Amino acid sequence: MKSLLEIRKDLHRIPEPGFLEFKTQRYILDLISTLHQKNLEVHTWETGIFVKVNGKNPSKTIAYRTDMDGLPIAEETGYEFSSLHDGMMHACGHDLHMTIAIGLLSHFVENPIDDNLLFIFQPAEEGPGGALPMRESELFQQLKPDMITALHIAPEYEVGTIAVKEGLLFANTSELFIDLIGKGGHAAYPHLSNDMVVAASHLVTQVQTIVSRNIDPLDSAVITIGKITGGTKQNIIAERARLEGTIRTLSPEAMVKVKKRIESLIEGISSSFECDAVIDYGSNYRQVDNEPELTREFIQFAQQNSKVKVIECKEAMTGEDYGYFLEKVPGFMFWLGVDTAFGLHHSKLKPQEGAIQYAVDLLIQYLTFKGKHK
Ligand SMILES: CC(=O)N[C@@H](CCC[C@H](N)C(=O)O)C(=O)O
Repeated sequence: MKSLLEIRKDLHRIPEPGFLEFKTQRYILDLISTLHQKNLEVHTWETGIFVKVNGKNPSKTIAYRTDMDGLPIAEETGYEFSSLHDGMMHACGHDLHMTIAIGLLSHFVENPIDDNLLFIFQPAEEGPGGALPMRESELFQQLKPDMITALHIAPEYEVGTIAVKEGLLFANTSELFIDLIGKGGHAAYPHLSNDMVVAASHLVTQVQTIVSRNIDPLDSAVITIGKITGGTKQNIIAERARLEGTIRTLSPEAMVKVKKRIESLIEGISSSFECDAVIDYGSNYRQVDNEPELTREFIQFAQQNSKVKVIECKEAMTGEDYGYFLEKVPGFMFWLGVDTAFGLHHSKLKPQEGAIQYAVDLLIQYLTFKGKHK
């Protein structure tokens, strides 16, 4: 098999949108076909893959999950192995997550442990969300793991550092799409039109008051409008405008409240600007809730390793549909330090590649420990 660094480069070149990870799936299946097949069961699910490594004397199944999709970002890293797909980039580390899974898989195929291992290559983490339908699939019910682990790269920590906490790690999320529909017309006759650029501008500003005025300051929420589109030409009054964003909350209750407030602000805009409004919440992710006992055991395990710096971190407003796996299967997620100046979802994100082998080594030790019968 190629080296893990080469595999990461190959995967980095072919970022694909959620549920369109055809090349990525093919690439991983081809790699898997070069491994010893004796202990392996391979199943495809949509553009994802389940790979089971049968244990020597199994009493349980331990899963490791990786996401697979890229983001619609035009890459600016300057890598010689930059994305070959225009306007798409692995800017959230899924190329590293997959490479780490492949490193673990190739190790455990040669060195099976007592228990079964299940590698879950999950599509569409960035949206619309592959974890929930994958978890609900018949295949998952058959292969159902007894515990699950996953990691996410963290630009802010050095290589050699992991960050984790018991309980809530990542927020509840909901996508947000709002269409405003008014009446277009000539730029010189505003009184004969309902201008949706002006209505959208008011709405963006009003939405900013929800976090500061409606959410308990000791709870937390984020509302980000990441994209606005509207109108057709500089001298035509815009008939339509569209806002696209995301809502993040630490508690499910705050999510309900934010949505209620957005809906009443939209009603106000609709009545004051005499326009129609359509709201769509797209995909919603459940919070990532780390199971306390397993997380504490993992922290203690990692702390015994002199090569690992363990930070007990705070929760983050990032979202992860991995939360849906954790809803049904006990387990945890942790941050893996990759020490890079640009953050997640940035066109210049350049994770330190040394983190790959570091994570593989740590997880080999941990999974061997968890899957060994005492
Ligand atoms: C780790 C990470 O960055 N995850 C994404 C998940 C996206 C959820 C959904 N598409 C949304 O935008 O609400 C994140 O943006 O946190």
